[in-house]
Amino acid sequence: MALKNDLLLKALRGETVERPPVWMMRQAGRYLPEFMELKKKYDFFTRCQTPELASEITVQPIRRYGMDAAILFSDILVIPQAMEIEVQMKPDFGPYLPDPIRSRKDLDRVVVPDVEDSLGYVMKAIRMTKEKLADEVPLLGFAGSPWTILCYCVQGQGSKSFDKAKEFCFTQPETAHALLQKITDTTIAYLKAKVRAGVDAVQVFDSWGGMLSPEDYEIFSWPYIQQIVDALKDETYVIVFGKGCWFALKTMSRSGAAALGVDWTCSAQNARYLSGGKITLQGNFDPSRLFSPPDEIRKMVTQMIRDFGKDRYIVNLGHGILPTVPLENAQAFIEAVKSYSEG
Ligand SMILES: Cc1c2[nH]c(c1CCC(=O)O)Cc1[nH]c(c(CCC(=O)O)c1C)Cc1[nH]c(c(CCC(=O)O)c1C)Cc1[nH]c(c(C)c1CCC(=O)O)C2
Repeated sequence: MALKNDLLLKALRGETVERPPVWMMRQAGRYLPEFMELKKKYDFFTRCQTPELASEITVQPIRRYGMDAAILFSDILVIPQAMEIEVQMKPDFGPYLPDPIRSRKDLDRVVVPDVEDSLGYVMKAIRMTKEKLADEVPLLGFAGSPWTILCYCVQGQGSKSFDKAKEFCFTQPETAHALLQKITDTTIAYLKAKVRAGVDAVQVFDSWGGMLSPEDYEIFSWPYIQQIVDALKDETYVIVFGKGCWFALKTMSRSGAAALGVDWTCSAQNARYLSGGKITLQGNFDPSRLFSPPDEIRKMVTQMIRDFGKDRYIVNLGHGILPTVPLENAQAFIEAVKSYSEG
């Protein structure tokens, strides 16, 4: 079935549009009161694993704000969980993995699962969400990059430096690469299953790619993302978002990805320059700027569209929306894009 609003797909194909499409990273969950109600009743993984709940949370922001794309409510950490690494989500703390991977012996217990089996609940949530969306807007699927998933598997929790993850890579590179390959194989199978279940495009979140030097990025992160792009690009559109990875934009632009995400530390002009000027870019509003007054947000968004250009561009934040953003400010961000016109 053709989508009623296919602005996002047009931008991913590089077609000319009246105005750019808009969605917000981490738009599902986090800041909406209707989400908070569900959060009170059900713990995190129950929300992820119950297709009725996951699909409901996915469509909540679309109903409220009418973004041009929905992103499935889930988490990047369902992958290590499916690989039989225990993942807990502790309230007011975040992810906690009690048995992190630190040695070859630890690696041996990590499985490459049958994704339809272990992550079948995600595929169910996708099918249910597609029904609820009734072809209004496209649905995005996602996965973490292998490096970003390794960060959690080795560190065992969130971190400002992911020092233990880096130490593991630099002292036991063979084991690190073997882990990265297991994660990559699982992620490819997972994203292919998501495409079969009905997602219209996928985003790879390399949230911690910017923790690596440009040289180490080429060793521990990029080759595995490239494998994912190679495996998926003929089946769907792939968006690669690397937080803090402006230095890799040139490599990324030659990868076969349909679009590249950028954060606010890279200007539109520099991002266009580094990525060669032809590929669709996505970003890059500083999520903290959603605390500015709505009028200022509207002006900044209009300027951001002028800076990137309305074509080959997807309006987004430069990272996930913050949980305490006022609702009317998020609204101003979306409305500024929807009312954008040239001239
Ligand atoms: C690094 C990362 C994670 N998860 C994700 C990333 C990559 C994007 C990014 O860099 O922000 C991706 C993610 N996580 C979640 C989504 C769902 C869709 C969406 O929100 O748009 C997405 C796309 C739900 C979630 N994932 C999590 C929550 C909050 C916990 C809860 O609701 O109980 C939600 C709604 C928990 C989570 N999950 C993760 C962390 C660090 C945390 C705790 C801090 C936080 O709140 O973000 C890992």
